[in-house]
Amino acid sequence: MPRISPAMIRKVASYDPLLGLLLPVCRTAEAARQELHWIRNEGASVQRACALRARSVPLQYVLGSQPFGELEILCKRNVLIPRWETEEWASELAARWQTSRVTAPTVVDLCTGTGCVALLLKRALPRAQVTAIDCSPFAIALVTKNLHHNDIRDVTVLQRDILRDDRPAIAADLVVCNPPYIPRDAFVRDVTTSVKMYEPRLALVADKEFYTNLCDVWLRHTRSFVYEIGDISQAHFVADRISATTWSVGIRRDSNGKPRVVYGFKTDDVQLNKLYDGFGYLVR
Ligand SMILES: C[S@@+](CC[C@H](N)C(=O)[O-])C[C@H]1O[C@@H](n2cnc3c(N)ncnc32)[C@H](O)[C@@H]1O
Repeated sequence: MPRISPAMIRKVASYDPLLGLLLPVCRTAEAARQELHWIRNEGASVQRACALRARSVPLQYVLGSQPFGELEILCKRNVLIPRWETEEWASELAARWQTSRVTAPTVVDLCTGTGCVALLLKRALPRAQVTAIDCSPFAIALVTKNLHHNDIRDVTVLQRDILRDDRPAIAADLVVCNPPYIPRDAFVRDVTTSVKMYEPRLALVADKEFYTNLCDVWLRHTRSFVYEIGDISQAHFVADRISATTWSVGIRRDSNGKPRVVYGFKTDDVQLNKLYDGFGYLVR
């Protein structure tokens, strides 16, 4: 990452002082110009927005939203901002279920956060019965706002700690989850200051407990699952832990070539074999 000199800041600030504020956080003049353009387009208080950005507050918290597929997802502090990697697999998954014969699947979105994945699936599959679950009261409040904001109805929203809740799991055709998955040491070492300062640690840091919970709890109640991962070892952990005779397990990479999802379906289910064909590559 090139260092930003005071001379460079003075140079861009001579075109527009707000660019000088944005440059250190955006890192390049081009990115600073792009952000200033977005901030002006949103009609926000431009001075205030640029001052917040200069303090590394994420743009989505400053502007209050983030596009996710065709949805506009409201974003607030204490709830994780949806990422493009999640949007990518969720959109592909929605398109596959749309063309499948299962027109009204039961879907459970664990660790729903803003509700972005649950809402995207509900928009694509209006007859689906969708349940969105999170333990954070901030997330639960925001999912409800996002449902109204996107004019989507009939999504059940539940506040539950899925690692501790001993009520029966919900039977589903599909369980999706983007769990916290950054190990503590990697969080300290690799995560950007902006994320550390402003996004909730509850949404980010965990070891393998959510993948264990998938194998030990949710697998007994679903025909298929799609879980985001941050590392290929998490996919192998799941593949090694579940029955090779009952389940087919695959890994999907994102557009940057990084392993991004571990997914699985009942091997003897003809419909699901077709639905997940080519979603990723099977490892078992
Ligand atoms: C990585 S975020 C994912 C948010 C959203 N699904 C997305 O893709 O943007 C993980 C979410 O898991 C929630 N969470 C953490 N621990 C949980 C638990 N034990 N039970 C339920 N939800 C939990 C956090 O509150 C956070 O909203």
